[in-house]
Amino acid sequence: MSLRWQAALLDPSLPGGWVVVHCRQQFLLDDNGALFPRDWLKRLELPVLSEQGLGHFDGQPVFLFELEFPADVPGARWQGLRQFMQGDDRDLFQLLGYATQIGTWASQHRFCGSCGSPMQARVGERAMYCPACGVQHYPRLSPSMIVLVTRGDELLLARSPRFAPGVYSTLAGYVEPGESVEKCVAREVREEVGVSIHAPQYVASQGWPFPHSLMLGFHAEYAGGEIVPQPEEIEDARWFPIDNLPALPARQSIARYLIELYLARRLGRPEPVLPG
Ligand SMILES: NC(=O)C1=CN([C@@H]2O[C@H](COP(=O)(O)OP(=O)(O)OC[C@H]3O[C@@H](n4cnc5c(N)ncnc54)[C@H](O)[C@@H]3O)[C@@H](O)[C@H]2O)C=CC1
Ligand SMILES: [Mg+2]
Ligand SMILES: [Zn+2]
Repeated sequence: MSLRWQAALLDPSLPGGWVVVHCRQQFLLDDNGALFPRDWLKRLELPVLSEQGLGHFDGQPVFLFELEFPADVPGARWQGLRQFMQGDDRDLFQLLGYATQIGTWASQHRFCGSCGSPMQARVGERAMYCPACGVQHYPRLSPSMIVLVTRGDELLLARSPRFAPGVYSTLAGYVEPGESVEKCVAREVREEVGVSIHAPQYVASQGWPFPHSLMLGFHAEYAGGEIVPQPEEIEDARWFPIDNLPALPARQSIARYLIELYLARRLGRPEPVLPG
């Protein structure tokens, strides 16, 4: 858990504090970082769709400007959330991941999906409310499972066409309505690589802001079947021996954690710590 970053409800009508500026999974950045003095940035009249109070970073209040388009600000540039993830400052990534999810949700709920009226931010709660018909929306979270499938000293890892060249990862997928997470694990493994597994064991979870997933991490032992990669979704999938693994996902990801944890237990090494 981050000690420097704490989410909180802050009233955007209060002056002062810091602001992060988000648009389409990118943040404004200058030589001082991604936090800007809020009152100064307000004077630039940016195309702000929504302003939200996010919480405290190093004890200071932090707000969010969610922009309609990535406007030019003199002396500043835009940087993607993934690059912040790969940077050194994990607490900042936690703040920006939260800001991404709140900003995306706020900008996508400006109008009521039931009656089309403008929505209002609720006071005292992180929610958007339709005064015309009473519909209320909370920040969107999509439960997703992620699973490391193993067969003794072998790990089943797969590549999506979206991955960086050479990188293989654990299998992941969104939970469907009416489905338990355990059922989802078995279904996704069957769909994506065609193999069956024994009962999956829950390991750990991670909030994942690409775009709004709650990753529920599992380990499962292989039960049967040959690998058949799902067309379009899975470019390649293989059994990798633990002493000959391919390039792995980012250190901050639960995918990497599930792999490192299995290796640590199998090889009697110290267990890794899940970031976030
Ligand atoms: N933190 C980590 O270590 C990792 C996180 N992930 C995350 O897991 C999530 C699911 O992984 P995928 O293999 O992409 O899922 P997936 O295997 O279910 O396939 C993605 C497709 O599912 C559909 N879909 C169903 N429900 C959806 C929803 N609520 N939101 C968006 N699309 C939905 C879309 O057509 C989408 O293209 C993604 O958010 C991904 O970023 C994936 C791998 C590693
Ligand atoms: Mg998938
Ligand atoms: Zn409405």
